[in-house]
Amino acid sequence: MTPTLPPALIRSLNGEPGFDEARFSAVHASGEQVTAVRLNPLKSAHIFDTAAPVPWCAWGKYLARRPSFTADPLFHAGCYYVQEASSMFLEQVLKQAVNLNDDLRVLDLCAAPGGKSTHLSSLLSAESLLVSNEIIKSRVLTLADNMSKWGAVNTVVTNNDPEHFNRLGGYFDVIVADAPCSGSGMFRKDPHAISEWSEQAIQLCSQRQKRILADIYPALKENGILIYSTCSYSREENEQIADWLCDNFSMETVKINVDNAWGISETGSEKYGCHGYRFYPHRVQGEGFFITCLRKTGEAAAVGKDRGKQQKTPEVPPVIKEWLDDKQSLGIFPIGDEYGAIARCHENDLRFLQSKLYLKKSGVRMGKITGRDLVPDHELAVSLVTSKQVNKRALTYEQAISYLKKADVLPGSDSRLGWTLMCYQEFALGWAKVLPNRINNYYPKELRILKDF
Ligand SMILES: C[S@@+](CC[C@H](N)C(=O)[O-])C[C@H]1O[C@@H](n2cnc3c(N)ncnc32)[C@H](O)[C@@H]1O
Repeated sequence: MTPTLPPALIRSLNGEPGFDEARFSAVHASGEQVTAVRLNPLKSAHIFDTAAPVPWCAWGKYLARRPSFTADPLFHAGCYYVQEASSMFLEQVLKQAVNLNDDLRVLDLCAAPGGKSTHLSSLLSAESLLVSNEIIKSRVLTLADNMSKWGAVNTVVTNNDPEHFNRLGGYFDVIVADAPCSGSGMFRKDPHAISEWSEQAIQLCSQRQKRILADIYPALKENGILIYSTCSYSREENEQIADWLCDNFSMETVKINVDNAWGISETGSEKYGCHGYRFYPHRVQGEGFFITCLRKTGEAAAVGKDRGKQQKTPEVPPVIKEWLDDKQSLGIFPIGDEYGAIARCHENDLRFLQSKLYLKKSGVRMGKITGRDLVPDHELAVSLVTSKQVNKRALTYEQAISYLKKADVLPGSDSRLGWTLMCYQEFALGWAKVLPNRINNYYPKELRILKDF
């Protein structure tokens, strides 16, 4: 059945630059679905080579049809992320608003499940630090898993309310706030969302967006960049939020250059002329999306006092270092009775963040010492810091799926004993322990494939 779009939404959009009621309605009625993925440059698998590129994203690809991602071991290895294409425009904003060669402190405030965070991770330098935050506890686990799979070591995942970040002072060079919204941009993908939409919901979302932004403003440095986005078409959640920011804080708009061929509609906010970028599904190959970029012109509070405080380096069992590829630039730190690794250049930041926030994941969790050995964590398997000396076993497609279902994997004649990375096309899926007559599968139970294909 053709979904009926809310007449109040259509009325509010008539006259907006780029909006065309007939084409907008037709694209929703068509039932057409756009599938896009973003490749992981840290794990460059030869996949989707012939797929059409997403024009505004170096790693974005449109797939002609939606495959079963669950049935693809490379998806589980973190070789790509399935992401709505319009959202990938974040890349253009970041590339134009900041110097990505600088060492940046970046916060992705509303980060789960991790679309923008995995993308930011691919764009930032190794010396930059990404803090991916999600307020909802049940969603932070998925975010942490997705960030682990992506493989970068320079990431911290937090589970905090936006107001907690004002404890840091003006710490961040960039804050991305992909705010919760009324979701009209997702009507084509999820027609059920239409029944949840109302003008009252827009008002509530707008109030919540203002609260979130007011809470996070102190954590931005002077001259820092705020990137605000929603998947809503409503001015109250988009351009009017930009005006509200300029009214209440010291902020100015940042213009982003856009190729006319991309079909993106540029808008201006009523009061301050803030530049906004709208994505309509009848003009772009993607869903509804809005993004704007502002610079903080006002002074920021000093960064909190604990920053950089040197503490006694904890004693680390020497066996741990044998598991790491880069012994020089990685520091090892305790996490309860386990150990983690993070770049040495981020050790002070980690201590600082630990003293202010609830950290769900920091760098790469390496595992736990039992007896004289390390029981390696799954995060270490899918990271890129594991020593090249670690045993590896190449799995066939059937073996890989069996491993990912946490079923038995049969020992091969070539198997060396001990902890082994189970790999598919060179990409690690997780750990197994090879014993003389069997292999113990250590793939995390909560991640295992439950589906039969
Ligand atoms: C649009 S989604 C984020 C999607 C994510 N950025 C991505 O690209 O995968 C908005 C997120 O904001 C979170 N959220 C909800 N209420 C919030 C609040 N009051 N403060 C901060 N985040 C909130 C939601 O749990 C949700 O994960």
